[in-house]
Amino acid sequence: MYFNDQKERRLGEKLDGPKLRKRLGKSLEQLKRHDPSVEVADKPTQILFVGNSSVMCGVSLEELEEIFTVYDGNCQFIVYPNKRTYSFVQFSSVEQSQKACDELNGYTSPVLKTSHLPFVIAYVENLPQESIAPEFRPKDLEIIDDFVNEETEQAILDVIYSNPKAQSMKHRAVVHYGHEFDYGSNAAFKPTDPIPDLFDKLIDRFVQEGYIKERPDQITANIYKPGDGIPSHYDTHSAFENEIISLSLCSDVVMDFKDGANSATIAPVLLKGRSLCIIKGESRYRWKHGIVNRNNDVDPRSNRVVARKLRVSLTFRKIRTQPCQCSYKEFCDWDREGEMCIPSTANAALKLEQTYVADVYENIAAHFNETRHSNWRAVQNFINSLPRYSVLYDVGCGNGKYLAPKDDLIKIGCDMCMGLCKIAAGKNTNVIRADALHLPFHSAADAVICIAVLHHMSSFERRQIVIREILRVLKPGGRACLTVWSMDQSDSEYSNMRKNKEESNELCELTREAKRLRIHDGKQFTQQDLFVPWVSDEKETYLRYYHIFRDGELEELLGGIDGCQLESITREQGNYVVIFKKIK
Ligand SMILES: O=C(O)CCC(=O)C(=O)O
Ligand SMILES: [Fe+2]
Ligand SMILES: [Zn+2]
Repeated sequence: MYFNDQKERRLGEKLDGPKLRKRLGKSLEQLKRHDPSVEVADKPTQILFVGNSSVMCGVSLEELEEIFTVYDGNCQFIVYPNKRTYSFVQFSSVEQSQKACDELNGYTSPVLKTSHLPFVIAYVENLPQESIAPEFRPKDLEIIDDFVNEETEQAILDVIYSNPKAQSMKHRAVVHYGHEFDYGSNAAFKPTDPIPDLFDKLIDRFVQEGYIKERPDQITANIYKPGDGIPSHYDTHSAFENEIISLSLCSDVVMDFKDGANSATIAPVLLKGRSLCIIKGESRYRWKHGIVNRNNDVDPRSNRVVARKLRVSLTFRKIRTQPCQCSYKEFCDWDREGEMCIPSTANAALKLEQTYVADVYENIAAHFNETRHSNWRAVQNFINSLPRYSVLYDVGCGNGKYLAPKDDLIKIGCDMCMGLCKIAAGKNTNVIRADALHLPFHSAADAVICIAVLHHMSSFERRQIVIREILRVLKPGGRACLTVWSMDQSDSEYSNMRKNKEESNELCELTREAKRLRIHDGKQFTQQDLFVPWVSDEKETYLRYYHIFRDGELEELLGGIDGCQLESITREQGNYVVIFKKIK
């Protein structure tokens, strides 16, 4: 429909008479359908309904501002990200709205870069009722609107601006009080300007009103120009106590909270000017927070576009002096005797796999089963190549997807997960509950498959034991087919998703210590040992330990084992498929 219009209209042209009335009529019909609460006025009012002015018509908020602020520098815009073809502009006086209406009604402004449609304008009595959708928030996050009044807001701003030390960072300007956080080392503090009296009074209120127990001793003022943001980050556990309070001033802004266990889960939260945001518990220890660099936000509750103005925030934190004892240890940078690190002892490796492999599979077995149907091409080819009546062991058979099909092979599987054994046995297969390091078989196999198992072994020694066990149960001359996850995901169907732009310059990020096991965020692998989240049907997140293989690593592993002859290593969908033979 817009194509015809584009041909008809020329920029700077003004439509009037019956044509304009007809267009306006159509636009007002849409208004009636989508926003029946809005009443069209029969005489001039301060609020203009502006048809053909939405994002859907290719008109940006910036263009609207350029066109309408000529009549009133303080006019307010109500615009929508989609679904509407119109916007609303509210003026300070009827005179101003009348002048804008007279000059712009039916006019195709040359300011418009994409749209060539004339604005069709009507006076309305009221703005649409905000349909407030419930906002999804991370657990333990608290927002208190109108925590300070406008007078206090101004007084706080005066204090901040009186500080000559506003050091300029790439985007934001930052001023510290009490102690200075050293972004370079991520954890060191040095004393700096004392906390001003006015801020101390705010802290009194935080304590009195029960938002915090202990007084913060470190305050950061962030000054954001419209368009500025702050990268998604954790406020480091080891650096600060639990409660973190952010007081927003001047502009509204949307802060995005990202689930640390599943970065695809984002909760946008509107922080209004003069509101308090208390980040504690799960919302502080498990979720990252950040503000995207952009000029306007979409209010997650009303779906309206909110233009950003200059925003000032005060973040109140207490410096931690004792070890962090949060229950979110996967996200905690405090070293707890190496529990979340690459294991350095045999016992630690066993414990890690028990918690982050065995227990997890018991919990997710049913859901895991629902997602495991298709077979790897290379594995299927390997099975198809076996002579009739060959004995095939499936080490870590999971839900039994390779055991179930009836063929001329004698197949026995094992898995250490009871839930998966039950599911596999339910498919009329032979299954034994056993782990890959202690195979319950004699050396009777013509072939072994071991699919997506070895990457759950958390030490080189344990990976070697699995290979030795496979060789032990093979007849001389028998062959094994084994798959593991590969660092290189370029041939994976998810490769585009995984290559998402790296989050720029993550701030106060968990320690970058190489030994630390971090949570895979679905992007490219940046370390070999990590946790991969599994989100269950009930939206519970479980972390599974993985060792991701780099190029050449399987050759090294197999090369060090007597009686093992490497036949081939191929790649399939981000995995290595290796075939080897027992030669003695
Ligand atoms: O501006 C804000 O509200 C948050 C600032 C922040 O997250 C920080 O300084 O760590
Ligand atoms: Fe923060
Ligand atoms: Zn912690």
